[in-house]
Amino acid sequence: MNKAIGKTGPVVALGAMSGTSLDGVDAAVLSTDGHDILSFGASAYRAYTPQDRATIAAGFGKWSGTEVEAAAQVVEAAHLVLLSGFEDIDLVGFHGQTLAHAPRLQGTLQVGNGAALADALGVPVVWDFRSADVELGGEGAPLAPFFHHACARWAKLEGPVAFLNLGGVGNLTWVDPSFDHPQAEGALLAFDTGPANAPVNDLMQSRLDLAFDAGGKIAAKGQVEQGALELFLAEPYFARMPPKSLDRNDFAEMVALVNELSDADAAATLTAMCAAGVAEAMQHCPKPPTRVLVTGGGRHNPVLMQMLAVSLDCPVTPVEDIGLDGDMLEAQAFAYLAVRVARGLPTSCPGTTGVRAAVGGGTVSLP
Ligand SMILES: Nc1ncnc2c1ncn2[C@@H]1O[C@H](COP(=O)(O)OP(=O)(O)OP(=O)(O)O)[C@@H](O)[C@H]1O
Ligand SMILES: CC(=O)N[C@H]1[C@@H]2OC[C@@H](O2)[C@@H](O)[C@@H]1O[C@H](C)C(=O)O
Repeated sequence: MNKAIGKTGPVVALGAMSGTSLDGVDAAVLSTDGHDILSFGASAYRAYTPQDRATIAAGFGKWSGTEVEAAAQVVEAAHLVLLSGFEDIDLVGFHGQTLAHAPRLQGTLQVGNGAALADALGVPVVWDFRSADVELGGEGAPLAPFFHHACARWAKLEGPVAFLNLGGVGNLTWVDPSFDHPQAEGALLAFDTGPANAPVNDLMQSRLDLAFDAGGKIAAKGQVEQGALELFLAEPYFARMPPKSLDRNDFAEMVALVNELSDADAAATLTAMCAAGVAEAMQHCPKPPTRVLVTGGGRHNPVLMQMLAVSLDCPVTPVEDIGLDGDMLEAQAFAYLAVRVARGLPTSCPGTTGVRAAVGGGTVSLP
């Protein structure tokens, strides 16, 4: 039997994440016993080609059919190439690509077949992390919070802190690291803050044929259109009590508010919407966090980071400040969560997804 499954002691796990911003696949190794992070290992990235991106994007918002199958094939092929490059791995955590997410209606769909990946790699693969949580009444997202709790303890942080992931969608985890276990009541509160980079990426793609606003250079030249920002903030999502989660394109109508603006003003306004969603999120934290640690691609955007610094009441810094790698944190999260699933430990709880009781999501496929 594989040493990761149902046992104790350290395991070397490889996690892979392909996020909503559609830039590519991240993969990263860590060693954990399912509770503590023991060490971080190698990581790698494989960008999607423009053709890959178009094929996956055609599947967004769909639950079945040829577009979904085509997207799944692209996702599987990209993962196989990337993950084959790693050696001496005990277990793989494979998130897959979210195409659609409506937890109270149809459910949540991450494509890519983990069982086929296990056969191809010759290593057990944990996948379909979100369905069990949704079936038990949870949002199925975000799932990184249990890992954020482990990170806060690994970095020996004191006092409540918040991790803010700025990918395609934004998500915030409020953590009290004084609790030994993430599922303890009061240890975690997590939810999606609103759209993050996805609207700016879509704007750049449709108007300028660019994948994203590198360095926030286009937004930096624009003015924020306050009327659009106010309409955005009037959306009921922001006042709703967490836990709560979003699909990538849930705010599409709001994003259309910038259609008439110049490229620079539209980029500035969409960037401001991301920061404003985060500022709104602060009202839901049980206590103000002592600091906000930013992970995900948005931390590379100085315009966005400056907007956050101005609108939040505590220091806002990239996770690199505490020794973490903000480009790989989500891939590492799914390595960590895979070990927890293989060991029968929970991966979400009422504070992180609104699930009725702590639950370990995920299917384990042996090769
Ligand atoms: N240098 C940069 N300047 C501005 N924006 C950047 C830069 N680098 C990355 N980004 C933004 O970050 C995005 C990638 O972020 P990330 O990899 O965290 O997203 P993801 O993992 O796909 O999404 P999610 O967390 O929603 O699943 C890019 O698409 C881009 O919008
Ligand atoms: C359904 C889904 O894939 N949600 C993603 C998405 O991207 C960011 C945000 O929305 C978050 O809720 C989640 O990803 C991170 C990795 C999570 O589960 O923690």
